Order: sequence, then structure tokens, then C-alpha cells
Amino acid sequence: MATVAGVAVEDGHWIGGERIASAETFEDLSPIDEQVIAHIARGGAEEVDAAVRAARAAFPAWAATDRQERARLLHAIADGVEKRMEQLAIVETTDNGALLRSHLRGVMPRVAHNFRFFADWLLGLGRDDFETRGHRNHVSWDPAGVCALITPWNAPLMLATWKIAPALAAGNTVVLKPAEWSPLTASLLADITVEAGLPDGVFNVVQGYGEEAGAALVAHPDVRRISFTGSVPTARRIAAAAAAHLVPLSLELGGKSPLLVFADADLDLAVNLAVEQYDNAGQVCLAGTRLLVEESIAEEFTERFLARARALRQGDPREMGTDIGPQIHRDHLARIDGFVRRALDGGATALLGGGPNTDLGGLYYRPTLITGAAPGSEILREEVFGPVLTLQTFRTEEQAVEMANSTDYGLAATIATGSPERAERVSARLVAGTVWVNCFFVRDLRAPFGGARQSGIGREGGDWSFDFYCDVKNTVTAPWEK
Ligand SMILES: NC(=O)C1=CN([C@@H]2O[C@H](COP(=O)(O)OP(=O)(O)OC[C@H]3O[C@@H](n4cnc5c(N)ncnc54)[C@H](O)[C@@H]3O)[C@@H](O)[C@H]2O)C=CC1
Ligand SMILES: O=C(O)/C=C/C=C(\O)C(=O)O
Repeated sequence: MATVAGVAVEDGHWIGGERIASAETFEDLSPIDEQVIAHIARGGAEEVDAAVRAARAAFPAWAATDRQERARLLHAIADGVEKRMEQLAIVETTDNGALLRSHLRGVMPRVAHNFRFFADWLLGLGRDDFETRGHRNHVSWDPAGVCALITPWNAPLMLATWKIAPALAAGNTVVLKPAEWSPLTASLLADITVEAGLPDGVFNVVQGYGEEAGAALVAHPDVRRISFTGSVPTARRIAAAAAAHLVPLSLELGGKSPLLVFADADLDLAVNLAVEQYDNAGQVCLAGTRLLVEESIAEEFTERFLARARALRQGDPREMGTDIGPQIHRDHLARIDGFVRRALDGGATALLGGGPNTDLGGLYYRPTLITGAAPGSEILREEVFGPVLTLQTFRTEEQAVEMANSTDYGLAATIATGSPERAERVSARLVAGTVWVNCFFVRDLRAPFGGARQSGIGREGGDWSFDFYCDVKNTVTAPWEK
């Protein structure tokens, strides 16, 4: 047991309703000061096998539990999340360095909402029956079995519960492998599921490294679904493991999303949207990190952007006035800095930032704006996952669309324009799972979420989640004799 920010957090796995230790542990560091905050059980094939067996044993009864009861239990978990909102928020901030303000105001309420939304969606799940030459077609969603969920560190509990809630609602059982850089809130969630009365084995957590616990989980022959959020290289490994057993996969991967600013846009709004892309210290898959600005307004846009960005307060994420906290880990900061150094060495210029903010300690990276990067260069193609934006200009709508679509990703895109016709035209041509027009990060769980190209495979949200986590069945019945 560890005590983190005054909150007791179990450091073992959660398997079949029991806390299980491992022979070895790994150190969990806080990005705020790089101090060790917990020693977490380091799981491997053995713990994964125990968790999958527990989940498999719990599956028949949970799958047979009626929808009303499953929904009631998910609402009870949401109640528990709301009751422990402040604890979850401070532990998550201590563990992954994201702003406490955001956790309290937006993220943890969304965690509770994830459970409520999918519980309620389950109750309304169903399509109208239809007839084929007098035969009745009835579509149903059968739970698939044990779901392996592998999640990242940038929004640990939010992204995990976005998978856990529909998987459980659908009648599956779950083994979650949280990211090793942010393992703690998954452990608190296990406590909450016990308080809510979830049967043992329905929800399991195996802690550990991706190459050990994660790899063993996705290779396990009894896993029926794999849902992963994280990087493209890891997704390739997971897809290869899934191929061995032909397990359906949902992959929510990175992005290199454009923010297109047309000359007819409300410039204040466009600047606000651009500055918002530094949210979570840039560690957001959806971030519109490529600012594409119409040439005629680029100078004014840049001036106003720099004035707003310079006013951002960087510092301790526990302070309510902080706008940008630390990066997750020393290795990650070095990766971000590597991208920036190579861009600058290649002839680009940093109009803002361009390196770590060493006044604040080891893990803070200055909000950065890069201009003059060579077309097609790494900084314009690869996901940096830090507070690093690039600025490019365009002359025509055609050119803007071409630049926007010029990466291997296709997660999201944002358009700032005063013209509804332009918004419609441009949006239709963008390769992206989500397009925002004159807004950013307006999210709704009824909407499909996912990416095109290397940003992923599949969609989550509403029916899309149930379609993934279930074996969808059509029963065709001939007319009964009268
Ligand atoms: N939401 C997103 O789109 C995210 C994107 N990224 C991108 O990935 C880059 C690297 O971040 P990482 O933390 O290294 O991401 P990652 O993809 O390695 O880690 C995500 C999760 O996958 C697990 N994992 C790693 N190797 C695995 C394997 N062989 N089998 C099964 N699970 C495995 C990790 O333990 C973690 O839980 C970031 O800089 C960013 O560009 C990272 C996190 C989230
Ligand atoms: O908040 C959302 O709806 C989606 C967030 C996704 C990420 O931040 C991510 O996967 O990086």
C-alpha cells in the first residue's frame, strides 16, 4: 500500500477480487518533482494468465446478468467515482502531472459520465426488427468474453473508463493493463468497483510494463477483444499478436492534426483555439499541432498568438492558476526536445520556447512555436506529444486542404472560418475522424470517435462501442404457423 497525496493506494494487481503482489515491483515517479511515489507490482505472463482465468470464470454469470442490473452496477460505480472525485483528481495529478484544475472540473466528471452514459445506452440498445419476405430479422448484441484493455498515461482514468464502461455494460469481463507511468487511478477504480458491488473477476487490473504484462495480455489465447490507446509502433506489435488468434481490435492512436485558420475567421476565436492546443502540456492525441494560417492574416495571427501564449502560466499542476504542467517523464521530455532540436538544426525557427524550462525542475518544456520547417520534415509529420506547435501559411483553400491531409495520420482537424459554405466544403475533403468548426474538443459519447489512416482502426462511442465489444447477431425467423 502506498500513500499518495494523502490517499491510500493499493500497489498490487487486482485479480479475481483479490489484491495480488508480484515478486518484483517497479518505481512510479511523480512528474511534478520526479520523486518515487509508489512501488507497483510488476506483472508478467503469470499474473496475466491468472487475471484472464478469473475474467473467464466470471464471464458466464456476468453475461447472463440482466441489463437493468448491469446498468445499476455501472451507475453505482459512477456514484463511487463522484464520491471520491477529489481523491481521484489529486492522485491522478500527482501520478501523471496533468492539471488538478482540469481533473476536478472536466476529467473526473467525465469518468463518472463514462459509466452512466454506457449504462443508459445499454438500456436503449436495439434496432427495430425488420422483415424479409415475411421473415423477421432481429439484431442482438451478445457479449464477446474477456476484453483486454491497454491504456496510456496522458488521461489514464478517463481513457480507461471509456473502454471499461461499454465493455462491462455489454456483458463482458475485463482485464485492464494501465500505463506503467500512471498506474494509480486504475487501482483506486478497483476499490470503487468493490464498493459498488461488482462481482469478483468481472473487472481485473494487471500492473506492469508494456513489453511484459501488456505483451502477455494481448497474446493470451482466451482474450476475445483487444482495445488499445497509445502509439503507432505499439499498435503494430499488438496487431501482430492479435493476428495469431484473429482477435478483433480497436486502435485509438496518435495524430498530427491541423488547425486551419482562414482569413474570414474570427481572429480572437482562432487564436484562442490555437493556444488551447497546449492543453495537458501538449500530451493529447487530438491536439491540432499544425497551425495552417492563410497568408494574408498570418502576421496579425502570429502576433496575437504569441501575446496570448506568453501569458500562459507554467508550473506546479496542483496550483489552480497553472495553465501548463510538466511532461510525463524524463524520457518523454528528451523525445520532445529531440524533435525540436532536429527541426531547429534543419533551419526552422522557434518563435516561442524551443527548450525545457529548467527554472521549474526537470520535466517542464516551454510552450513552443516553430516556423520555417522544411516541407515534409519530421516536425511537420511526426506526433511530438508535447507543447510544440508548428506554423505554416497557405494562399488558397486548395492548398490548405492539401497541407492538412499531408501526414500519415487522420485523427482530427479544426477549421476557423466565418463562412459556413467554406466550412462544409473543406470539412468534406479533410481526412479526419472528427472535424471541429470554430470550436475544439466538444465531445459527446454518442458520436463516433476514432481516426483514419495511422490514427487507428475502428470507432468508439454509442452503438459503435457495443458493436465492437459484442458479437452482433441477426436472428431470422420464418413466419410461425397460425
Ligand atoms: N492517446 C494517444 O494517442 C497516445 C499517444 N502516445 C504516443 O506514443 C508515444 C510514446 O508513448 P508511450 O507511452 O511509449 O506509448 P505506448 O504506446 O508504448 O504505451 C501505451 C500503452 O501500451 C502499453 N504497451 C507498450 N508496449 C506494449 C506491448 N508490446 N504490448 C502491449 N502493450 C504495450 C504500455 O504499457 C501502455 O500501457 C508518445 O510520445 C505519443 O506520441 C502515447 C500515449 C497516448
Ligand atoms: O477526451 C477525449 O474525448 C479524447 C481524448 C483522447 C486523448 O486525449 C488521447 O487519446 O490522447
